[in-house]
Amino acid sequence: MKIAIASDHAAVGLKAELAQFLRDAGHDVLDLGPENEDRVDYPDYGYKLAQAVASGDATYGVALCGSGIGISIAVNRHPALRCALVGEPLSAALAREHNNANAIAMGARLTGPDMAKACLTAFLSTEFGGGRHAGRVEKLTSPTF
Ligand SMILES: O=C(CO)[C@H](O)[C@H](O)[C@H](O)COP(=O)(O)O
Repeated sequence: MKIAIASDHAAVGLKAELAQFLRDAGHDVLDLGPENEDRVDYPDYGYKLAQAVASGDATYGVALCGSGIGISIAVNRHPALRCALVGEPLSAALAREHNNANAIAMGARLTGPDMAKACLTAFLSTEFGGGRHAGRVEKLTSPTF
């Protein structure tokens, strides 16, 4: 599977570790940066990640920042993206099963590498449940305010 990954400066180390974890599991990783810990703005990388998934360049996106909050908000600005901010595997699995999430966000200052890997594994190994969830997810693609 092709998986895009992006972060801000606060999560460059976790990004590298998760990218290697994904490669070791046989995935094709599209690393959208940044390459070092120089301070950057999470929206720039969140938007790149969203575009990669929305365009079909990647099946799923992994978005990382200090808390995961800022970059998840940025990714979710794209109407085609459903990015779930998680800190434990059950939420990661439910994001796929109920919400058909196509991106996962985590916070490197809050979630350690082993927990982040467990979340990623749960996310990637869970299928969308469809059924009663399908109409709800459809409503997310065409909001009525
Ligand atoms: O967006 C965030 C908070 O919601 C992330 O945690 C960022 O990584 C954080 O704001 C970056 O903070 P810094 O003090 O500039 O490193």
